[in-house]
Amino acid sequence: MTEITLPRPDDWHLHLRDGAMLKGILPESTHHFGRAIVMPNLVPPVVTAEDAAAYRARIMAALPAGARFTPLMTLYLTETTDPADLRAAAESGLVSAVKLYPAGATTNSASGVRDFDKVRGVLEVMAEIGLPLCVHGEVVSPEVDIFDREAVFIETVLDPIRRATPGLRVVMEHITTKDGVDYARSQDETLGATITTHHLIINRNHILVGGIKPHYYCLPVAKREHHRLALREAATSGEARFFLGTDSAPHIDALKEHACGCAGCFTATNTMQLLAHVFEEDGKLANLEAFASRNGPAFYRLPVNSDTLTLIKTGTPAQWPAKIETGAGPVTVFDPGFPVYWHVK
Ligand SMILES: NC(=O)N[C@@H](CC(=O)O)C(=O)O
Ligand SMILES: [Zn+2]
Ligand SMILES: [Zn+2]
Repeated sequence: MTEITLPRPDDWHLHLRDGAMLKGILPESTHHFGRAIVMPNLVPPVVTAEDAAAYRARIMAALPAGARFTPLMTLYLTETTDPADLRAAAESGLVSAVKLYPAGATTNSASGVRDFDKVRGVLEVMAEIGLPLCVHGEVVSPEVDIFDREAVFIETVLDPIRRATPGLRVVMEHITTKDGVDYARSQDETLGATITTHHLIINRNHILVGGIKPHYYCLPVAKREHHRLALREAATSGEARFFLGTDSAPHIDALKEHACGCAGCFTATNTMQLLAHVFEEDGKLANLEAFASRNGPAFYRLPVNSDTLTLIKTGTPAQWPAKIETGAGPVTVFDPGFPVYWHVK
């Protein structure tokens, strides 16, 4: 039996949704995680300080009894975001980051940014006050192949924004390519990158070989195996710039198993068990603490959680429900496709 105790981990990229879905899936995150950066891509999106305060209150009201969990709120950047509202939301501590979705890039991103010149003023305020910009890094031009959209975004959008806004603190969310890993490593400490659990486990074959597997479809879509291996090496390296953002993104089964299936993998339930497996497999179990518990708070300038989480490896495979039943409908839990012997104590 092997056992490892970490400061309680946090999830630096999480979709909690709203209403009956929120109520149903929130315990899956509060079981293991102390805090989460909560994505603002609701319909309608969380754009103003007032929206964020109301959403935060709905999350707090949905918390299971006794849960110790802090939602860290984000604002959805639009071309009409008011810099003064954003500054006040950050300075009051209500908001921990701002999220940039290129319009049309992913689930509920229609209100995102089309013309980056229109958000220049907001980005300058963010650079001044040190508020991180979390970026969904994919271009949306129809002529760019979906497997190239991250690499093209880095070159044509992200790097120019960073050069135009010195000091802006940016998180490359859910990186999926070696290009993302290499770019993160080429920059200073104002740039961080989150990596999901599922992108450490699946490549594009898992989605497409032997029949289409809708529960492995997410955005950015999983890439070739050499990209997955680059993500594994980065996540398990212990380097401060890389930290856990599960991007756990629940959709009901009826919308995943559909002729036009929604993008998103639901990993809140089993992420910590899967990460222990991955890090041990790569001989880097000692770096799980950096990735899941320390690097994120350091980037967000928050203390490391003072309570702990213990993972134990036994001879029996871990069990988790295949689906979480929510008031909105069932949500399938990510299936790694191999047995996992790590359990959360
Ligand atoms: N990752 C996904 O595939 N989906 C996310 C949106 C996102 O994070 O891009 C969602 O909200 O469903
Ligand atoms: Zn995204
Ligand atoms: Zn996401």
